[in-house]
Amino acid sequence: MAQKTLTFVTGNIKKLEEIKAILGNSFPLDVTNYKLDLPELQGEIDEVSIKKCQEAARILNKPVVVEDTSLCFNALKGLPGPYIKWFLEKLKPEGLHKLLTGWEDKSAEAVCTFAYSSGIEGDVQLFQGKTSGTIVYPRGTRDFGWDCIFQPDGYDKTYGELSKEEKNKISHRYKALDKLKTHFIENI
Ligand SMILES: O=c1nc[nH]c2c1ncn2[C@H]1C[C@H](O)[C@@H](COP(=O)(O)OP(=O)(O)OP(=O)(O)O)O1
Ligand SMILES: [Mg+2]
Repeated sequence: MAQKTLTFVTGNIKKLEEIKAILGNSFPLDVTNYKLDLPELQGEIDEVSIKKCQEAARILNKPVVVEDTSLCFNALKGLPGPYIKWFLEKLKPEGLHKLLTGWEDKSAEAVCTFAYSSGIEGDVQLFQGKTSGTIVYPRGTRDFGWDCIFQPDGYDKTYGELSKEEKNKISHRYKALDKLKTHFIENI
């Protein structure tokens, strides 16, 4: 049976702001949030998201959505990937840019994965969005993660230089949310 309220579990206020801005009034369910910094097990992107969602569903004991964001450097075979949070915390945007000094290939992919659990144990569905870009020396606002070093393909501005409206039209998060939205519109 469809649920009337969907609970997004995240410890990141900037993510939540974007999720709310992107969904706007066009989402068929009420969206609430629960602030919790969930433990994240190591693994490939899908695996990390599935485990994170199962943990959230277990703790809250109801239908939940979590989101996990990866930044994958192609020259580094997809690393830092789901570990970007810790790399960013230690190296800062400058250090992340510097990581690619030895490589000509500066291309990267921003990957956003929403994971939904109906609350039934083990049941998780994934909705993923990817945006390709280039890692550049930091430019623009630093108010959200690695926005200042990610320049999406086809643009001469980083996510940090684009307006929120512009970022939210092309971002990894927008693309993933679009799939999640379609799923709930079709299955409500
Ligand atoms: O659009 C974005 N633009 C720039 N930076 C971003 C974006 N989205 C996430 N980020 C940062 C936050 C964190 O440093 C890492 C993802 O880690 P991630 O585990 O998904 O986020 P989190 O721990 O802050 O929140 P949560 O409680 O939902 O797990 O990349
Ligand atoms: Mg996290």
